[in-house]
Amino acid sequence: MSIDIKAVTKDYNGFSALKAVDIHIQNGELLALLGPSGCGKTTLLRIISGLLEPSSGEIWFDGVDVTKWETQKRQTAMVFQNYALFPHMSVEENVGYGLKIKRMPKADIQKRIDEVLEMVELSGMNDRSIQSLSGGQKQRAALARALITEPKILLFDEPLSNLDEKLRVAMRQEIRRIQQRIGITSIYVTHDQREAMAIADKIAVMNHGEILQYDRPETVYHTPSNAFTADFMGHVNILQLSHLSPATAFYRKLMQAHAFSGKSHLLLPPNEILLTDASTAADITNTIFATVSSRELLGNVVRYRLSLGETVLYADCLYRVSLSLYELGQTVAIDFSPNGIHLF
Ligand SMILES: Nc1ncnc2c1ncn2[C@@H]1O[C@H](COP(=O)(O)OP(=O)(O)OP(=O)(O)O)[C@@H](O)[C@H]1O
Repeated sequence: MSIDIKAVTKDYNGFSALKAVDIHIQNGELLALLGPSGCGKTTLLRIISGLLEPSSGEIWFDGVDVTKWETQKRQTAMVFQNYALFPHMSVEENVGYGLKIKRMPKADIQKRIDEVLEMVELSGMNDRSIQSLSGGQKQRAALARALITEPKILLFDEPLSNLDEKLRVAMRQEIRRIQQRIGITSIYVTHDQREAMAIADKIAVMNHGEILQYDRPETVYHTPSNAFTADFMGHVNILQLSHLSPATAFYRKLMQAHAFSGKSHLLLPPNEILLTDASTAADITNTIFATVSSRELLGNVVRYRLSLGETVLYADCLYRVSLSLYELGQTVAIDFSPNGIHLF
């Protein structure tokens, strides 16, 4: 089912939580709604599910205006961070609850329970109490309970925030696998940019109730359209063009490669920067010199903090046992390919 969010706003007593949000999600796509705490992610999810009315704007499913439809009719299902499971019930009772209240025949319910438990790899856990499950198993049970009613749309509200890092990575792959297998249109709220990139067909970056960029994960990551997105996607080396000093070799090199007009920032990822020993530089006038002001070992990469006068840049070098590291205070020469720069 496709979703169209058309100029949706939400005001809470004069506070504007959503400001004219427009998004189109194709049938079967998973959209990650990515943004910091308080940016309006949950508000938007609740409006899509029908739990909350927008102040203005419309929600369309498959070309039909559902803005006035009540929650049940919309056939969405939510998966929450805190699982929202009934603690005193067994796995089976929790998962089958949605069908029981629809008064479906017992035998049919049992069949569906077993099907969805298999789908989330909880087969045979029917009679276990919810309290006895691990965090990951609870989230699987919550997902099974959402899937059993055969919703047309799945809405995930930070589903993995309560799990430790390793389990989060495993569970997000699991959610993606199940989502693709069923081909269900999904919206996945998260404030973790790695989770969004790993799981989504499209990412919508939100801040202060506005969608700042909406595109494929690789596009949002490699070519952010604004400084907030660049920063939120985890980038360093986001430089404001007006803060660069024109009388430097660095600036000349940037100018040769790119037209600055209409742009305010540049992004030069640390892995695009090549460092060499300054003493080997042949063309002194055009060499970009920098001083190592700190360094950090990040697993197989060494991240150097470099000072180029007022400008600070980070450069990543692959760590090899056979290579010696640059020392603090050492002068190095930096180079980069013009293609490695993104201006916005
Ligand atoms: N019922 C309400 N009355 C007034 N303000 C509200 C209400 N619900 C939400 N807000 C405000 O609207 C803004 C968006 O809230 P929302 O819960 O959608 O954010 P979020 O992005 O989901 O945040 P988080 O990641 O912390 O859950 C916040 O500033 C919040 O304080």
